[in-house]
Amino acid sequence: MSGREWDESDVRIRPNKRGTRPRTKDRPEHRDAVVGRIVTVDRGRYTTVVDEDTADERVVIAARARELRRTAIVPGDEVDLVGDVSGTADTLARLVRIRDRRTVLRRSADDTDPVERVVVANADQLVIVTAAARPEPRTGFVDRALVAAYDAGIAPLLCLTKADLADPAPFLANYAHLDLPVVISRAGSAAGEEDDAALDPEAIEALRRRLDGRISVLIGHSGVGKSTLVNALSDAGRATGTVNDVTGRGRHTSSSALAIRLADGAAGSWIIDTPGIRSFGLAHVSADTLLRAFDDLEPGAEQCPRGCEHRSPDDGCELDGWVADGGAGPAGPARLASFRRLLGVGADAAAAQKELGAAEAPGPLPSR
Ligand SMILES: Nc1nc2c(ncn2[C@@H]2O[C@H](COP(=O)(O)OP(=O)(O)OP(=O)(O)O)[C@@H](O)[C@H]2O)c(=O)[nH]1
Ligand SMILES: [Zn+2]
Repeated sequence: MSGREWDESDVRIRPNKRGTRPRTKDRPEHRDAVVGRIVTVDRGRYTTVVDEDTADERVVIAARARELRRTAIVPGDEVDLVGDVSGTADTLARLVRIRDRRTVLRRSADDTDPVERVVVANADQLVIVTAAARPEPRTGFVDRALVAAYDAGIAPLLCLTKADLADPAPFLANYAHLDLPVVISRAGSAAGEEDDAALDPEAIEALRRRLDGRISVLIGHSGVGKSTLVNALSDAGRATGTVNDVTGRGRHTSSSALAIRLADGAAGSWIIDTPGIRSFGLAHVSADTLLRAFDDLEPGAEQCPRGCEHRSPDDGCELDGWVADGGAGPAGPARLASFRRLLGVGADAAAAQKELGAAEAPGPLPSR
């Protein structure tokens, strides 16, 4: 008997040393993939919007393909869907790929979870919501949120609520030297009682204009008036209502983030509400990354020693001298003070991360 001949199937089963060849049977299918935007995630079911902002826009529920089982898929993500993408009741599409993300926002490690995790993808703007009173505003929270935004390349916006209860000016003075847009919101004429605060329409319109055409993440402590804002800004008839129908859950019963349509917004206007996030993952933020958000100060660091952490002239940091010589203009000293305050926030985060004993936690603010 002669030895058998090689054929194509033999070639195919030879082990691929690098193991990178995609499974051929998946490929033709993936060519037909449609793009969905993740709206929310609940127990392994991904609620997406397909054909966004077209007449065919629909909600499609998907389960992820096996090969994605270790990957975080979060609200704001754009994903490829195959299989039944009709969106009809009781159908399930298959999520086969996550598209490249423009930005990611991470929440911090905490007692229940020692790992920083991505919570929102592709956001353009981080809306930091804080109240002028009840609860009292805190710079610590706002500072940490600012560092997270600067690090992620997401534009921050400070939204101060409940201005009918207290003058927001003293708190805002803390941020006077940051290039930080501010929107002030208050209860309208029916103010006084905290229940069912009807917000001042002008304030809402000012905020709405800021959100128009962008993907914005709202973040804030409990009770600052975040839901009141979202209700005033959202169009409950669109994605929100449908999501509640398909997941059978109300917005506040889930701790995962949820993308909601901005009412009367341009295409691509989303508000991402984040009931679960109390703090941000900042352990990886370096002094140089943060400095990039202060482009008026950045040239002053050119003469700094290599690896400078920009903390103090005692360590050779050149920023102080440069600012004193007017390098960053009249606001330079105040800007440097603001930068140093935020730098402290980052360092604290790195230390906290270490205390939690996370594997390979970086030291305090390594430079790059
Ligand atoms: N006086 C006044 N009260 C407000 C204003 N905005 C919201 N409130 C009230 O503040 C309380 C808390 O508002 P929510 O919108 O539930 O706050 P939240 O940030 O969503 O809080 P959680 O749902 O716990 O996350 C409610 O009783 C609102 O009616 C405001 O501008 N002025
Ligand atoms: Zn320096």
